[in-house]
Amino acid sequence: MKEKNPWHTPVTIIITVIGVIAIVALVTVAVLQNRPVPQKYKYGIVLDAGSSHTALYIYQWRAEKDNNTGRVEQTHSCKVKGKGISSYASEPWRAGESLTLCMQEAEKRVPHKRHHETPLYLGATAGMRLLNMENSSASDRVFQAVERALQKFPFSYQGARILSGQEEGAFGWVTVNYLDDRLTQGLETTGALDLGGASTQISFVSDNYDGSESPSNSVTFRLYGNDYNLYTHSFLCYGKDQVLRMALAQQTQSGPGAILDPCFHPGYMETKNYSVLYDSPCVSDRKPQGAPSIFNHTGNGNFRQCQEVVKRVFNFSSCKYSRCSFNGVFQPLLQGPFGAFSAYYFVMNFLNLTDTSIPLESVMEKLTRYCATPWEKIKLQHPNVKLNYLAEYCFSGTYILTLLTEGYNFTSESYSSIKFIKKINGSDAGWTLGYMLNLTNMIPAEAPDSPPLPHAGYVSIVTIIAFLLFVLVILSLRPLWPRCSKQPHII
Ligand SMILES: Nc1nc2c(ncn2[C@@H]2O[C@H](COP(=O)(O)OP(=O)(O)OP(=O)(O)O)[C@@H](O)[C@H]2O)c(=O)[nH]1
Ligand SMILES: [Ca+2]
Repeated sequence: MKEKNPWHTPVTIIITVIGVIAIVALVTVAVLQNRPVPQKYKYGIVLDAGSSHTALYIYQWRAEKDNNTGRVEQTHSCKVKGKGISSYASEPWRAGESLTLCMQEAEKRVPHKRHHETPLYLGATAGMRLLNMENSSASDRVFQAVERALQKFPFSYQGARILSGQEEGAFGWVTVNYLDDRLTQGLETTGALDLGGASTQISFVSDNYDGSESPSNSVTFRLYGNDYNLYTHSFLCYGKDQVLRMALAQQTQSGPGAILDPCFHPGYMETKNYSVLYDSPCVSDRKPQGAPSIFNHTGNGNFRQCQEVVKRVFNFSSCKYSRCSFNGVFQPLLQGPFGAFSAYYFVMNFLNLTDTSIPLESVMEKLTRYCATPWEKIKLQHPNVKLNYLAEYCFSGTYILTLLTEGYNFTSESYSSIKFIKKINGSDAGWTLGYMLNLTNMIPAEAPDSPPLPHAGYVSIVTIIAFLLFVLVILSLRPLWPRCSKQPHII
């Protein structure tokens, strides 16, 4: 009689089928659930409406990261043609219109499918702060025009507003330290120095400063599980364009009609308009009565004298705190490395002075020689540089060195801890990234839990478990296997 093959019993078949289905299901679910989504990005747009011009920045980050905690990077920037939005006070619609080209570019750069979910922010700084002080309804009209223009685009418009000086300083600091990856690691932070056209900011963490001496200069953050006590101050009117106005205004006091200016090259001569010079709340109170409408602005290129002129725009006479920078503003002891960006970089880069290992004395000697170079020679040496920028580098370089050493109290030694930077890891240094990270809650207060197992590791573990299960099923079926059909050899 033929022996019955137990392999074919219904119980065995059912066990085998269930085992195989379970293994296949386990592997499939594991692989599908934890699979990385194909490279999809989310986007955010920030418009930096500065006093001198507006710039648009597009940021992107991986969409699959939990709570948007993925690394954010700048993918594109667009410089708006023309001046800052505050200069359109008398024809506000042009402020809105000026943004169109950059916004159209953003429409092309951000994938169509993401347009509606892409937040769009506009932050205005010192130019609009000044306009708002001078004429708040004109500032409102500029914002209305800008808002109308931005709402025409398909992005998720989140509003336009003036940042406080404190926000501007603090978000610049966040950007620099985020891009340097200092926050997640809890490393020593970098201070931030931002020089704009109408204001300048200094922000740094100081260990012996708890914020109590001057609370308005204090910002506290909890980021990735670390607490930061930040000192920050924004000096309105101490951006380089407004300081130039203040320096000129001061020099006109000594006699209207002509200025012989040590901050401009020998041979430089321009006829300028008093009403343009005094058209700013930073200088309007100094306008001489009955002055002629124009003046001759002539250069004589002398760094030391220029430094004396620049020093006079600072007030060092009173300080009600334990220590001050200038104008009676509290400043704790400088601490740590610093990143200096925007006009600090434009100017020092042009002057070939970004290398801060060069002793400060040599930097000043170089600037002395540069300022003394005749204007005609400077123009020949830099035929492609815009003349209005070119004319001002001697003044701007002198202002930067004076602000750092006399204003903020950098010494020959601490000067070498400053790095003049434009970008960090591909993204521009400035307040915009920090602003967006804050508004989109992309920097958690607490450090994320230990990072989840990477996809490859997860798949490997599931595969090993599945394989072991499979072996177990096979082994459990072993007693039911058919006996070996081979008969023992009989010799
Ligand atoms: N040399 C040079 N100067 C520049 C350049 N771009 C801007 N500037 C000048 O540098 C100064 C600072 O520029 P920004 O940092 O853009 O200033 P802003 O943001 O408009 O001004 P705030 O509102 O005060 O921050 C202004 O005087 C600008 O005219 C550049 O590419 N080269
Ligand atoms: Ca700025």
